[in-house]
Amino acid sequence: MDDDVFATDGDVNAHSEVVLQTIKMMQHPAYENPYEWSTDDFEVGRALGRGKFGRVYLARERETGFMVAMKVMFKSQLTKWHVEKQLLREIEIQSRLKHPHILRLYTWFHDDRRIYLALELAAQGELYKHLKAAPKGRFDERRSARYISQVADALNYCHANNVIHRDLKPENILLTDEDNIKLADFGWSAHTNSNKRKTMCGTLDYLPPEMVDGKMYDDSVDQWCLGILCYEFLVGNPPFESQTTQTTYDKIRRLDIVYPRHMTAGAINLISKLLRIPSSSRITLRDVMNHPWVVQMKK
Ligand SMILES: Nc1ncnc2c1ncn2[C@@H]1O[C@H](COP(=O)(O)OP(=O)(O)OP(=O)(O)O)[C@@H](O)[C@H]1O
Repeated sequence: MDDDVFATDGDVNAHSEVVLQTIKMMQHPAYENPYEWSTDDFEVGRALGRGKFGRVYLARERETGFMVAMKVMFKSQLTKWHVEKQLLREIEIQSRLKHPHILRLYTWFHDDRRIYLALELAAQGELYKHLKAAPKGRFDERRSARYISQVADALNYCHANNVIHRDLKPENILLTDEDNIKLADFGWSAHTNSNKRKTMCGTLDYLPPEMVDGKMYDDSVDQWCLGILCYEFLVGNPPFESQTTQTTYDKIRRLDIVYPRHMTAGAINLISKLLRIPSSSRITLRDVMNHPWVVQMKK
């Protein structure tokens, strides 16, 4: 007898819940129709966290019971810090990116004083917190490779849609209850268009050499950051971290990197193929997903 034909009770329950949820969602007036969302549509619960410009709350859509993370920002704060345009760009970019490893922005609305973003829920929060809490402050190879593969997949999708993330780091990655990655924070991301860009942004430890030197750069900056991320997962801190900005910059330019003894040849091989100068010699995101170390670790 084929076991797969007979689902367990748990499977049946889970399946009927999904069906019910889908029916509820299809019956919602917003389904495939223009709809003016407002705070009245949501029941707001506990705070999930606090950002630079506001707070994030657990929220439940009243009609369907669908859970979201509601990010609430004060317009006065956004104006004070001159980030209105940056936020609008973030909204525009994040609402059109639809990928299993990119945090969805379902909808947004505003009232006199606030802007509300209804975001996909990633209940385990920032990956950074999990990295710090892991034994020795680092992830094992299996976990690292799985996350790196998911981030590479998300970035590959971004690049195919002419978006560079530019600010990859464990603080900008969220985790779901199923232990899956959701790439978030598109505040610094940019449309690639045809021109290479020259804006300096991102976190110091993750800055690619071409950005340190204020040179033109392209979407391969994200591959560099993926290399730094992989190192940080496996070691617990980024490779060029130093006491002063100048020392960090010098180390980045010289590719002055130390691989601790516990690292395996496969991991070092992948990282060294991502942390390359010139940027055109960096391994592609597809090749990251197919890299022997990643494939072997995911088995
Ligand atoms: N979609 C989400 N699901 C679950 N928790 C979230 C979600 N988004 C944010 N959080 C939690 O709320 C905290 C604040 O998020 P927020 O994006 O506002 O902060 P931030 O990283 O400082 O971003 P920004 O730089 O845009 O202010 C996060 O650290 C995280 O713990």
